Amino acid sequence: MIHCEGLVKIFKTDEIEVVALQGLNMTIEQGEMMAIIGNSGSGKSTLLNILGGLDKPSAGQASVGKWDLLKMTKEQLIEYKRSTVGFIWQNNGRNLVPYLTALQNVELPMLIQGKADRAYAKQLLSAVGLEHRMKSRLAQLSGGEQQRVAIAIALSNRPQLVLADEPTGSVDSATGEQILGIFRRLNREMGVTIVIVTHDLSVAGKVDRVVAIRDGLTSTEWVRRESDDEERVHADKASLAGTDGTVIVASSDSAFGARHEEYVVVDRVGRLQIPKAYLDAMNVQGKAVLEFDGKRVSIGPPEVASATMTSAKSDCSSEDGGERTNGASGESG
Ligand SMILES: Nc1ncnc2c1ncn2[C@@H]1O[C@H](COP(=O)(O)OP(=O)(O)OP(=O)(O)O)[C@@H](O)[C@H]1O
Repeated sequence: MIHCEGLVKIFKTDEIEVVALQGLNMTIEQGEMMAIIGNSGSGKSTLLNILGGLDKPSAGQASVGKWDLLKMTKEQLIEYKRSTVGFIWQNNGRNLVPYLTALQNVELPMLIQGKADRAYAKQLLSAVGLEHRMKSRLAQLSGGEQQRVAIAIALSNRPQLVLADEPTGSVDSATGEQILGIFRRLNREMGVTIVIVTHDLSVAGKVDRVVAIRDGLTSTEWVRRESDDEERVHADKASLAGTDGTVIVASSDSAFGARHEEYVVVDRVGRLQIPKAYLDAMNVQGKAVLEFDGKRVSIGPPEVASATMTSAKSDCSSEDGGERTNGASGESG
């Protein structure tokens, strides 16, 4: 459903240029519920804003369903935002009108689009467990209840895609669980594709797939692995391997426990990101030595004394030739 390739976003201010996305590749299948994680400033919100049609990419490719996000006209963009996508922010203030009731808030975007549908608005509020608070003004609702109204609003245009930026960021953990439960139900029962940007690793543990973004590029993926869901995980692996030029090469214990398998993302031309902690542990700076034994690739610091490095001595004479202490390796295929 979502396909990004070589996606670049550059923010230019008076004197500074920030490259927020540096050629990002990502494919998200229709009906997936997935999370994007990453450090502050890694480009998560930039990506979400581009997918939501709130910001334009500088270069590359980005499409959602039939929509090409780089080539859309103004009219198409309005139509895209009305018909395809729903947005949920951590900050409810952007979604809600405080002096209207919960029901009026959900009806408002329908009215703006000339598609008033009170029955559907009530159905949505029931779906998020607020049937008893429909007539309450927003100011009378708790933060978690307001967030659930925001979810109902995001669904009011019957979107195929819901984008949620830190949806559990300002609620307690019990309410967070409840919100994720609602997402899961909407995803399973209505087939809505859900993309959640989060810092919260407990959110990440409850989705089908987690993609980590580092420095504006996808770096690592975790795909849900459940014993009763083994076949689907294998199908996911197959589709991931072919969809966006991404090849999955490494598997190890998951950061989210036994429920997800971890992969490093390798792009079409063979680039991958090695975690900084590994590079530090290996004392690799700028250059490394790769070895391939027919099945696995090993990487380590340049060894000036080795035959390999002697033949390329002029290239690396200024490199620190520390001893190889460790190696990142991945199984091919
Ligand atoms: N409008 C803007 N103008 C200039 N720079 C921007 C703008 N928006 C984002 N950036 C920069 O782009 C980079 C990526 O920002 P982004 O908000 O996407 O990160 P993030 O991963 O969502 O961070 P956080 O988790 O803190 O929200 C950062 O360096 C940020 O300072």
